[in-house]
Amino acid sequence: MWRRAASLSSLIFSSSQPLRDQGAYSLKAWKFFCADSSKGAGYFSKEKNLFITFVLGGPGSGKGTQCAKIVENFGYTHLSAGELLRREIASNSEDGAMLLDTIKEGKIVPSEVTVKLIQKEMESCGNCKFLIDGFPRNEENRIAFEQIIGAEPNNVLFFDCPEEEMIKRVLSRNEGRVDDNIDTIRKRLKVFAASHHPVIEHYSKKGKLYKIDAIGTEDEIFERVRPVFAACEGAQ
Ligand SMILES: Nc1ncnc2c1ncn2[C@@H]1O[C@H](COP(=O)(O)OP(=O)(O)OP(=O)(O)O)[C@@H](O)[C@H]1O
Ligand SMILES: O=c1ccn([C@@H]2O[C@H](COP(=O)(O)O)[C@@H](O)[C@H]2O)c(=O)[nH]1
Ligand SMILES: [Mg+2]
Repeated sequence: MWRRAASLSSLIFSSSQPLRDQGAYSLKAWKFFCADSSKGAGYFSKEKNLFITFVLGGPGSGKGTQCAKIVENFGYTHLSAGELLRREIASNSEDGAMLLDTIKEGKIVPSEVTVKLIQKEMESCGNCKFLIDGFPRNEENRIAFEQIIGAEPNNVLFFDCPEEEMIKRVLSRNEGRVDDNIDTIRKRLKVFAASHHPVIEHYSKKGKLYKIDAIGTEDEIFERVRPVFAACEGAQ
């Protein structure tokens, strides 16, 4: 599928330059780029050949770490919603102060803001295979994504990790994040506990959920993740 998409790009854009280097292109062109009516519904999104995996789990459960391994092994584009928000703050956008305040309090940013940032990245990166990390955090996020993007995830990974282990990992992360302190971690854990169940339940009922035991070494955990993506490659 990926090879086929790459050759389609040269039909749309008469240049040998990689698609991502050609700057922004229209939503219509991106949808065409990802379109492949030969694939049945259920495996790929119905109208587009997008392949979306939501990567969920509490703060410090290892989402970003495992996403890096999936990218390396399976060629996905990794979009961390939290990272997009942090970049937005760093760019001095007009929402910056509100976003910083929300993150410091461990609260959830309004859905429309986050979905628009994700949409912009999806449209401009030239890939059709996405890992969306740390989103959706609640039902409102989930519904907003499906409405604005017009697609559902194909798979959902959920990293299941005990709270004490998540706290330990976040406190030793040392990346200078404003929310990696014990007060904010407690708030983030509370928000996570109060909001993630309906999202997980929704995708579990749809048969899209892969619950991964997040205890073990990074490599051990990746060996639990690998079969989910290997099966998708096989189906392509
Ligand atoms: N299996 C593991 N065992 C021990 N430490 C780990 C493991 N996986 C990740 N870590 C470490 O734990 C910290 C948190 O991991 P990571 O950033 O991947 O979590 P996350 O789920 O993306 O967290 P957040 O939601 O806060 O962004 C990092 O310092 C990472 O190196
Ligand atoms: O969809 C999202 C993702 C993140 N946030 C806010 O950002 C921080 C950090 O997120 P990480 O996934 O841990 O990088 C999170 O606590 C939220 O405040 C959000 O609101 N919506
Ligand atoms: Mg992360």
